[in-house]
Amino acid sequence: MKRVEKVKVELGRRSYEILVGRQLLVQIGESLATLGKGRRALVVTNPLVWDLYGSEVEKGLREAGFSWRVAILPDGEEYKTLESVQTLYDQALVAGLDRQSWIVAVGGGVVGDMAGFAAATFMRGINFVQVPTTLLAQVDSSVGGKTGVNHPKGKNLIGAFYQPRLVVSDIDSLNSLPEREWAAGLAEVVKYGMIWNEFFFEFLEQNKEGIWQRQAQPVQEMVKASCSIKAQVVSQDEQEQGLRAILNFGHTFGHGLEALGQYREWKHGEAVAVGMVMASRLAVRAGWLKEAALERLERLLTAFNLPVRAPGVDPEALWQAMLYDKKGEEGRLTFILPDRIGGVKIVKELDRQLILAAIAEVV
Ligand SMILES: NC(=O)c1ccc[n+]([C@@H]2O[C@H](COP(=O)([O-])OP(=O)(O)OC[C@H]3O[C@@H](n4cnc5c(N)ncnc54)[C@H](O)[C@@H]3O)[C@@H](O)[C@H]2O)c1
Ligand SMILES: O=C(O)C(=O)C[C@@H](O)[C@H](O)[C@H](O)COP(=O)(O)O
Ligand SMILES: [Zn+2]
Repeated sequence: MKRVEKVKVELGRRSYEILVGRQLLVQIGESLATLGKGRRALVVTNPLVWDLYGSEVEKGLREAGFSWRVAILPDGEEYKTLESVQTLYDQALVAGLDRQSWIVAVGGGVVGDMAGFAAATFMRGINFVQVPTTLLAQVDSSVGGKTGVNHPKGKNLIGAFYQPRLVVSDIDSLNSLPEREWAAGLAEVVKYGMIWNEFFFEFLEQNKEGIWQRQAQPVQEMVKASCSIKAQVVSQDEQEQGLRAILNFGHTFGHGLEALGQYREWKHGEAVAVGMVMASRLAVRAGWLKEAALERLERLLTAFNLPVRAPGVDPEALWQAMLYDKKGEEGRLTFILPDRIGGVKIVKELDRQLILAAIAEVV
């Protein structure tokens, strides 16, 4: 196993590398310094992550001659708001950031999405680096440049596409994640197998025990492969004009569940797991997907301790919450539906009753 692996996101002048490996946090300053920008930074994080990894990150910044300020955001999806981002602008000013400076996101997807949005908008855009510390953030949210915050009506309704200049994924940091967060990250990993590559899905099936036990070898391979799939999609369609929508498989339903639960009840990955089952159930009903493929998806999600049902959810209420999905056009929802393991299609015209029936089967 190599100590560091690299995945490139090819986006012309905005291309960047994702480093995946061990003992990378303490080298963060050195990695940034090679990019040749300023040496001033605002580090954005939360109390839990900073307690665990703050000293390593600070050592790395100090050794590379950086000066920095630390902005600590409250922990939780319910704080992924414009109010939280406002506090980052205040701190960026106190830190004396200029257009050569950095915003460094150290944490999970919540921290990364907000820090990225602050980086996109402060002084109309300053340098941004993602240092993801959850599995979900390493395999998904740190890559591809979607940044933003929630609105009470819907997920990520306010945001911008803004690419980081570097992503540093230290897989050692994943060892401190609670099991529920580990599982939540695995939902997005299973998503890549479903939308893109049956061999990757099989790899997950064959290595499910080692992955669940967080063995370094399969974990590093899984993180690298996930980033590589996401990089291929994003390189072809940075701003979701077409292909990139496939990364949203399970999210129309999942985001609806999250909003219904007021961003407290469901972890994003858990909602996506149930959302993928709902989308696949819909695909079975529409005649595109074999029941056996849906069963295989449910088995893998269950092996990773993810939910495959949403008991107590009212289908009509979920439908209403789904109407704020950003893929919708003129009041009509767009769905990403699998036609096999390893492939999906983008569907715009679907009967409301069919969708409600699929939801009803899964709740
Ligand atoms: N931008 C994108 O492309 C994209 C993609 C997927 C998800 N997202 C967003 O990401 C968010 C979910 O991210 P998440 O699952 O990382 O949740 P999160 O950021 O809330 O982190 C989950 C929990 O893990 C804790 N934590 C973080 N690192 C830890 C570590 N190493 N050890 C122990 N605990 C740690 C956090 O403090 C938090 O309590 C959602 O808001 C979702 O919408 C964005
Ligand atoms: O990067 C993407 O594109 C994705 O859709 C990845 C998703 O896993 C992620 O949850 C994303 O934030 C959802 O995007 P949204 O546009 O539906 O808010
Ligand atoms: Zn997601």
